[in-house]
Amino acid sequence: MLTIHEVTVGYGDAPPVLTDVSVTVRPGRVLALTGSSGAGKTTLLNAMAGLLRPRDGAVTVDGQQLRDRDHAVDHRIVLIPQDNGLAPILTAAENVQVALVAGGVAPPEARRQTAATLAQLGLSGQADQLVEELSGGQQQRTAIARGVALRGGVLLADEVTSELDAGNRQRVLDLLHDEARRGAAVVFATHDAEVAAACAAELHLVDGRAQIVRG
Ligand SMILES: Nc1ncnc2c1ncn2[C@@H]1O[C@H](COP(=O)(O)OP(=O)(O)OP(=O)(O)O)[C@@H](O)[C@H]1O
Repeated sequence: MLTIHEVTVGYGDAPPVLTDVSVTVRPGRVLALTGSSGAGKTTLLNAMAGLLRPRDGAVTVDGQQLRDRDHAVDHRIVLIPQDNGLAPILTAAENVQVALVAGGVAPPEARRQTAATLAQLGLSGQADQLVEELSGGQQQRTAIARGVALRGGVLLADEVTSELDAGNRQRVLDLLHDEARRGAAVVFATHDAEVAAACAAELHLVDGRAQIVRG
């Protein structure tokens, strides 16, 4: 379980992006994180992922205060970043496999899981293509495949449907809900009100504050 308690976050000496945010991210649930461009969705996800240390308040995972990204990885907090974070000169399959093997999965099992997850995202035909040769939407789905294959306890997805057509968007939303049913706590940043409405809970960011809309 990931708990955000009275967190204030910002960059350098600038005024904080978000002040006094409190929310609990529960296993088995998808929390939509909404707000206009620049409202602070990525900033809050980065704090949840251990990439950004709060100025005040605490991010707690399984009862321990989150120290940094390595600590978050140890606690199985997976981030699918907005810019996808893939290695462009590896293939789609290699990107997923390398992450699995780094996480301790044996190579034959990593190959099997990679093929299965790429298939779930409609990417079997692109498995052996270099990421830099994939379309924006295919790259986005590869990043989602990598995040989902890692089977985190917490899955943080940053605007991961922005480049997808309606069919693929629905496929990804179904997968995120499957992850929650598996027991993961899922946080999904989105601009899309329709997508947010399909989530059990919603945290809306506006004017540097967070409001719980549902859940
Ligand atoms: N690395 C950074 N250094 C300084 N300021 C930053 C940095 N990253 C983001 N910001 C600022 O923090 C604020 C929130 O940005 P953030 O990316 O969290 O918003 P967002 O809600 O994710 O936006 P979008 O929907 O456009 O991705 C913005 O004013 C932005 O300029």
